[in-house]
Amino acid sequence: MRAVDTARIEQAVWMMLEAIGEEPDREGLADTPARVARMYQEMFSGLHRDPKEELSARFHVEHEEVVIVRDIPFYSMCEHHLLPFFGVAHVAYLPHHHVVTGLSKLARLVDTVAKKPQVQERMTNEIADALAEALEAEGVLVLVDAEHLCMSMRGIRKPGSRTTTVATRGRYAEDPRERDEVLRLIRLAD
Ligand SMILES: Nc1nc2c(ncn2[C@@H]2O[C@H](COP(=O)(O)OP(=O)(O)OP(=O)(O)O)[C@@H](O)[C@H]2O)c(=O)[nH]1
Ligand SMILES: [Zn+2]
Repeated sequence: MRAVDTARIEQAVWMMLEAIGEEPDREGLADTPARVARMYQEMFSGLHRDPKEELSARFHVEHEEVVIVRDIPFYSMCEHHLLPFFGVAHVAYLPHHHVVTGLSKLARLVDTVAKKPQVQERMTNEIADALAEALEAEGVLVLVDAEHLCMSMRGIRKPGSRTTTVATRGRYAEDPRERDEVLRLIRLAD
């Protein structure tokens, strides 16, 4: 895994502060470039990682039906403005030959795809692809519901607007009735 170049982030943040007319050396800002570099290290830790590796825990359970983990909170960064978008992901899969993964691994998968410059559609699809490939799941449905700060705090300024994206694979892509049943189960929480 390639590490984030913290020294260059520090330089860049210092220059950005100067460029907006600030005094980067004043007391309150003196540690900001290093702080932002540490923060970016954490926020972009999913870059250059294979999301499928989060699903390494695989085991057999006598279970024939869908597994759904709802309301997995996430924070990501929109790649257009480098502002956060955040919300919840709902992840559903239909195991193949009783092969399941640990429940926490689904949340780890969401975190990994969220922690890099992203757009919501790609994030949704990357979660679905990882499940379809690593578990060879019979069906996958991922629903992501998020607010984008680039739409709330600037530009069009529509706080509270939410974006929903769905990705389906396998049986949930092929059979609308099966897909609707999973969507119904996901919405039980609402
Ligand atoms: N499809 C999609 N668009 C996104 C996402 N995050 C941000 N955007 C949009 O990316 C677009 C970038 O448009 P541009 O016209 O290049 O940028 P801009 O001038 O800052 O646009 P405004 O936000 O409309 O002010 C905007 O419409 C954003 O709302 C995302 O996850 N998915
Ligand atoms: Zn944006």
